[in-house]
Amino acid sequence: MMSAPILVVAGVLTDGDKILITQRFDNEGGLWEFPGGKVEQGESEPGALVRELWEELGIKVKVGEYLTETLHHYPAKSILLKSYRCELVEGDIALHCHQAKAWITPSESDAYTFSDADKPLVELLKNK
Ligand SMILES: Nc1nc2c([nH]c(=O)n2[C@@H]2O[C@H](COP(=O)(O)OP(=O)(O)OP(=O)(O)O)[C@@H](O)[C@H]2O)c(=O)[nH]1
Repeated sequence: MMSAPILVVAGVLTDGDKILITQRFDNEGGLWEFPGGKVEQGESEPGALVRELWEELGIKVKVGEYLTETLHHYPAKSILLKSYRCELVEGDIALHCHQAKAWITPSESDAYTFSDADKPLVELLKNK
């Protein structure tokens, strides 16, 4: 039986026409994604994003527009990925959990290999 999907939030940190993408370490697949992570019990989705972007990047963010959700089945698990725009409020980005970051316009995203669950979000951002 398929277990319930894991709720994951992704933050699209936006600065003008650029968005921030982050790359997992090679031993975690080396794919590009958006900073974020699992929503913990009792946490709101924006609350989880504020916590995750603080833990992963050392920045304080304001969570803005809800973007989309994608239910994706990986071989070992299913995730429900929900995305929100975020705006930097305070701090300088430091990479605590990723090997690289890039500020790109969505039109440049074809040069990066994203996690499968992120592909619909990336397409949506190209058309926004
Ligand atoms: N953060 C994030 N995770 C994503 C994205 N797309 C995607 O498939 N995932 C998957 O969703 C899951 C989120 O896990 P995570 O490791 O980021 O979350 P977390 O920080 O709460 O994890 P932890 O259990 O290691 O503390 C991972 O399996 C990750 O590969 C994305 O854009 N951002």
